[in-house]
Amino acid sequence: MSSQTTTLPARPATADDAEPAVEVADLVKRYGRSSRPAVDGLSFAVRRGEVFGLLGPNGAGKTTTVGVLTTRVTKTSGRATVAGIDVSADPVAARAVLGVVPQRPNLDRSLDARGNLVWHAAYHGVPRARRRALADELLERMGLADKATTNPDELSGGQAQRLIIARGLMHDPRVLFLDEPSTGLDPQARLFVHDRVAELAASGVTVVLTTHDMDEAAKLADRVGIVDHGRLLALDTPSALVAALPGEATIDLTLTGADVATLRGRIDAVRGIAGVEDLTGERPDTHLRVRCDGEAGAVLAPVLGAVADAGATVSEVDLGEPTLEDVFIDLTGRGLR
Ligand SMILES: Nc1ncnc2c1ncn2[C@@H]1O[C@H](COP(=O)(O)OP(=O)(O)OP(=O)(O)O)[C@@H](O)[C@H]1O
Repeated sequence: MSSQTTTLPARPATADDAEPAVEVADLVKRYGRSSRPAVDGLSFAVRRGEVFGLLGPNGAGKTTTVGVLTTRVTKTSGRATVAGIDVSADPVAARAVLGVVPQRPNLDRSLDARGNLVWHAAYHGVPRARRRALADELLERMGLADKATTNPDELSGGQAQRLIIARGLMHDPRVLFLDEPSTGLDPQARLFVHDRVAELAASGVTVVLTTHDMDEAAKLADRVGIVDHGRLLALDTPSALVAALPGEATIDLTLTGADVATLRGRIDAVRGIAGVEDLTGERPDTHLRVRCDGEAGAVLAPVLGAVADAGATVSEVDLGEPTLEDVFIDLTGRGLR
């Protein structure tokens, strides 16, 4: 894979810089007769040039929110704007200023890589004389210069994803929506996509990405909105979200042989413990995450003592620092996955 990077020119400041690039207010989406809305009163605003991450587990309503913003899904109520344009009132104008990188690859297999880009540009009214040069420029930028005449079926997952990003940029959008941009990509392809996202933001394109990957959100996003059951639970910079958590370090314990409620009670009673979460999920072993007020090493011995007193056998101990996953656990009592 090619790893060249090109610096994009920054957009000149304009009068509408103070206006949010994306705004969602009391957005509700209810599919059919479903009793529970997929999006349940969501409100947030994204600044121009920002990388904004919507982080939440499967089914949280992220794709639906992006679907409304990109005019693919009809809202039930509320308001959604992109670059100041109401997406429901004027979907054609909205589509002219936004780009979409959908969760599922939807390249046209009857066209080669360049053909996909040129067709998209034609659809968006880019003058014929510009289309091919623009396509070649974006293929180059996405490390696909040698794939111009390749059929999408013959591209790797990472290459196809980069082609979809290139396609989303062909009409020079002001806001790019990326739905789970690196799901299914290998680490190298993922890194390449991450670099391109950072580069786009530096050039003034606003990026809204959805992910259930907390590392991706923490790395790429200037601010993160945490969503669950169609509702926004928290919104801030990744570091501020983590800093607001009680506890400075974590101890992950995998164990067997004792009642979880008893274990949690015993560990919670240890001096210097900020909280204990049960992350057992579907595994046979019990998995507890212990949050410590200070360094984990300082409380490790009494915590292991409390576990032994409860009659449990520990098979694994991991010391770490709180992450966005802990923010999610703190808010919902569940893990992200
Ligand atoms: N076309 C649809 N018809 C009916 N229900 C839908 C449709 N699309 C999504 N849903 C439901 O709406 C809820 C939110 O789904 P959505 O895809 O927006 O979540 P998500 O956070 O993007 O999840 P994922 O990370 O799995 O994509 C889920 O309960 C889902 O089953």
